[in-house]
Amino acid sequence: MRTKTERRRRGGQFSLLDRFSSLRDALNGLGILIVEQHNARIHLVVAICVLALGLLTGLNGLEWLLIFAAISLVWMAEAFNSALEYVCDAAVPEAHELIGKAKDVAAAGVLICSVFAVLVGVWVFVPGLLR
Ligand SMILES: Nc1ncnc2c1ncn2[C@@H]1O[C@H](COP(=O)(O)OP(=O)(O)OP(=O)(O)O)[C@@H](O)[C@H]1O
Repeated sequence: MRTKTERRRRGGQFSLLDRFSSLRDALNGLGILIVEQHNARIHLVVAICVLALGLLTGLNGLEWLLIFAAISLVWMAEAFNSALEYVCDAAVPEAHELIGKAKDVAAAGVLICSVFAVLVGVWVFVPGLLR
């Protein structure tokens, strides 16, 4: 059976079934992230706690927007970081200086987003500190 990418390359037509299959693939990726990546599990617990705190304290629209933006950014960075790790390990299983650099730079992306998320958390939940 051909993959969606192969069908598209051969000029295959738009298919609603393929689009649903893409959604299933993305949800499968989310599952892999949570099951296999320990950092993602920490992000999940923190996100649940932050959302619960937001519900308890009654945030306004802007505060919710910032919280969701921060959570989404961290998850996006973690997803790309993990995807890059899988590709690196598949392409170059042995130790290589550039693979080490690639993984460290991708991890830096997660760190940058996490620092932003912490700042948002402080701005939203500790009003006296940053505003
Ligand atoms: N193939 C490799 N060649 C050279 N260095 C590597 C290689 N794989 C990993 N490293 C180095 O080891 C570090 C840890 O990588 P590893 O893949 O073991 O953990 P990780 O999955 O990045 O950790 P985390 O779960 O914290 O994201 C990397 O940041 C990189 O510096």
